[in-house]
Amino acid sequence: APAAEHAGVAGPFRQLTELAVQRIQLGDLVAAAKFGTTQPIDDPVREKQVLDTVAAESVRLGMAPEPNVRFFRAQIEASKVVQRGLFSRWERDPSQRPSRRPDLARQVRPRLDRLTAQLLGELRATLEARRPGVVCEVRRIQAEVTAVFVHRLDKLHRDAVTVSLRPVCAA
Ligand SMILES: O=C(O)C(=O)C[C@]1(C(=O)O)C=C[C@@H](O)C=C1
Repeated sequence: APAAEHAGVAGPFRQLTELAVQRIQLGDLVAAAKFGTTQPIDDPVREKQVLDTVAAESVRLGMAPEPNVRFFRAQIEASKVVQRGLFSRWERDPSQRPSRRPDLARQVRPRLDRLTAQLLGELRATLEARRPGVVCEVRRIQAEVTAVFVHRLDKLHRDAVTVSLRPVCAA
């Protein structure tokens, strides 16, 4: 959508929102990796690892770590919304269960780690636009509505996007 970008129609949070949606969609793979195993949805050790990396990388990039850690807490919460929703969907309807179980550590978490780096870059690129205020909030909602439409997200994933974008205007 370079044309839309040039016209400024997509708004400043198009890429940030796109990455948040990609992270939410990886939640489907995380759920598929865990479903039917003893691996719980909540993994506090991994969460701490993710958030410690975010804090350290933020400092390295010259950004205040706290707002970025808060942003990633929301990304993690959004992933859990998806995982819990899919677990209950799959418990109710076995025909929807995933046919393959991806390897969490080898296949899924490395992709989450790449997204962490990309998201941090986008948080940095949007620092000015994310200054709290009504202008930011309107743009955030605009980006959310656009992403829901573009990706044809179902109710579960729409709810997750809402959770993930809540702390956008807090730079
Ligand atoms: O890596 C996992 O096990 C995930 O479920 C992903 C994730 C995350 O969003 O980073 C979400 C919930 C867990 O508590 C830990 C991390």
